[in-house]
Amino acid sequence: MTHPAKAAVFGTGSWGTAFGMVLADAGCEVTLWGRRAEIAEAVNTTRTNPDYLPGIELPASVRATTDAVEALDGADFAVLVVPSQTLRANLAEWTPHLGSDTVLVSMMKGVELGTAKRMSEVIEDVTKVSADRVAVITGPNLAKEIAERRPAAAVVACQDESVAQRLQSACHTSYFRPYTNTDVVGCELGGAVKNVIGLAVGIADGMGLGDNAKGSLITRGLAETTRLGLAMGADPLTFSGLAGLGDLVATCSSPLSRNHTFGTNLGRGMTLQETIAVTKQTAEGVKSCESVLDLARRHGVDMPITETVVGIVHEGKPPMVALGELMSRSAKPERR
Ligand SMILES: NC(=O)c1ccc[n+]([C@@H]2O[C@H](COP(=O)([O-])OP(=O)(O)OC[C@H]3O[C@@H](n4cnc5c(N)ncnc54)[C@H](O)[C@@H]3O)[C@@H](O)[C@H]2O)c1
Ligand SMILES: O=P(O)(O)OC[C@H](O)CO
Repeated sequence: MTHPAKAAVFGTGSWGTAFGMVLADAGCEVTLWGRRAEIAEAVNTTRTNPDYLPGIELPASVRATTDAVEALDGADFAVLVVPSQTLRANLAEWTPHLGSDTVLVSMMKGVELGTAKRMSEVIEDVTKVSADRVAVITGPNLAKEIAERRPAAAVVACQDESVAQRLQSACHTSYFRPYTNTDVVGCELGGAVKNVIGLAVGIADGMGLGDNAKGSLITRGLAETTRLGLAMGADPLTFSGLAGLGDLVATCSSPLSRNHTFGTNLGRGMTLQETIAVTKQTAEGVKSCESVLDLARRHGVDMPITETVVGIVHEGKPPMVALGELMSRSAKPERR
């Protein structure tokens, strides 16, 4: 690539906007695509996205549009940062305008309801692009901290390591340190399941269960993520890396995490409807807990914490009852 890399970022929410800043700071030409004209207008005229990142000044090289054709014109990377459950429909509209070499990058941390597909699988399904042109970026990356240029590391995963390296260099800045990985399955699962465990830890925090409960949920959550990953062909070491442990720790300890906050509200006694009403941004685990459980059942893997979250969030099970059930499961060795 001789010219500065060109990136089209689809999604002007908190992570799309913050990652657009990272790409611009790394020297890319960035066009954000958003559904809402007023956000594109604010980005272009005031260099801000007041709805999602109030108080943050965007680099001058970040532009925004509502026109996908304009965003994709000459793009080396099409970065996808919309809610996981809308990706398939969105991509169907954008696919005819993709360049023949454009690399598709998923920044989403969900699993599709109904198909139980990971986001890279949805991308391959809809666009018919081969897996070596589909990458994933994940890790402990709370958007607000990154928009404030506070330091973070991340993982850039692609089956084709040279593509991962190209993307790595397109988003490497003084505050954003990406590592490459070829384990796409493990990286995506780490990101999707940590949201479910983040809900569980939030519920426990809301109930006032204490830090031992938090440590236990994080560790056993990682154990069930790893079990699922092994059944799906992931490298178990991925889960002790940034996409696994790193993201779990950030999500389960931060009030900035939407999943953690959603769980905390439920644990404090809000109803599901009340919790949804006060949640302004995407908390992927709320829907993806069901598709993760679906995946677990398809692969014959036991995921008791995920099952508990589904019980509380979607079946109206009182958190105290769910806790009693989780604690009274039959005793077993740690490593099974
Ligand atoms: N925010 C973070 O800190 C963070 C970090 C890493 C990964 N992620 C992941 O990024 C993805 C997006 O999250 P976010 O935080 O940017 O969410 P967000 O709620 O801040 O923004 C979502 C964006 O998608 C748009 N959108 C909603 N429905 C749409 C539709 N039907 N079609 C097209 N666009 C639609 C919204 O208008 C908004 O611009 C999620 O999968 C999330 O897990 C978020
Ligand atoms: O706000 P959350 O819970 O979606 O978490 C954001 C990021 O995924 C943290 O890495």
